[in-house]
Amino acid sequence: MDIILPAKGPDDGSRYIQMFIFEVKLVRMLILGIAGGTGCGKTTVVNQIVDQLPKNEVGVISQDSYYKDLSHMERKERGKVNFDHPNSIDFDLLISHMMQLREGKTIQMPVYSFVEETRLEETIPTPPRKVMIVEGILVLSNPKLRDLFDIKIFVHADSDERLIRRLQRDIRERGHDLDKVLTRYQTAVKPMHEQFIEPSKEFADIIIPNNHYNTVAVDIVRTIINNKLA
Ligand SMILES: Nc1ncnc2c1ncn2[C@@H]1O[C@H](COP(=O)(O)OP(=O)(O)O)[C@@H](O)[C@H]1O
Ligand SMILES: Nc1ccn([C@@H]2O[C@H](COP(=O)(O)O)[C@@H](O)[C@H]2O)c(=O)n1
Repeated sequence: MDIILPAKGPDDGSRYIQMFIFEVKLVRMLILGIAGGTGCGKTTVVNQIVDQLPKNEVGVISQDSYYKDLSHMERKERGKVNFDHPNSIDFDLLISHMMQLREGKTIQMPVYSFVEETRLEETIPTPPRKVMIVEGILVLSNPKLRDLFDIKIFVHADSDERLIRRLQRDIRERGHDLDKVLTRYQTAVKPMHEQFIEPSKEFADIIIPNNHYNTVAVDIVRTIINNKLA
């Protein structure tokens, strides 16, 4: 259908703007957003949820994959970036990818290297699934992204517990040393957590306490997903 609106231009009162409205068909999809501070156990909870579900029915998108590409910067300069501030994430791309998935399209998900601290050249073709899980520290802090979620979950673990887990993980898996993890924690991770992540908890429908492994909460979320898949 065409809609023709008269334009209010200073130079030409008789001009017309033509707007074409296309119908976009959205696939039926359940989208879960899972947030929480670094080291609270988001990735672990998601893996536990997904583990016992049919592989081709559930897809996972990590906010970490959408760190902005910093390949134009020197390696040393990248290390100074505040990776806990929302500006470090390419939310426009993440939101656009979620919309494309809802339209039934396959996206090219970026690949991020924590060791190189930038995006790699390769991408991963990621098809839409009946259930999509989006996880990351800031996924409930962005209003546009948050609006796409049918269920919003916040995983909570105390800050001392999260720091211990993060230290162990970053040294083991992300190529960081003790000094780097602690400096980053004091200068970026803790202040950004207080400013952006903890306040986003108020948008959650479900809060999962995760100081200890919480199999009951994982079972509940899995049941919700299974109902959708039935
Ligand atoms: N409930 C838990 N109790 C103890 N260790 C945990 C728990 N959940 C996760 N971990 C460990 O803590 C580290 C960080 O967990 P991860 O799932 O990567 O957190 P996040 O994705 O929130 O940063 C990992 O080494 C993981 O094995
Ligand atoms: N190059 C980078 C990029 C990010 N980080 C840290 O990752 C944290 C988020 O990931 P989680 O899996 O822990 O949720 C975030 O707190 C960043 O500081 C990094 O260390 N290096």
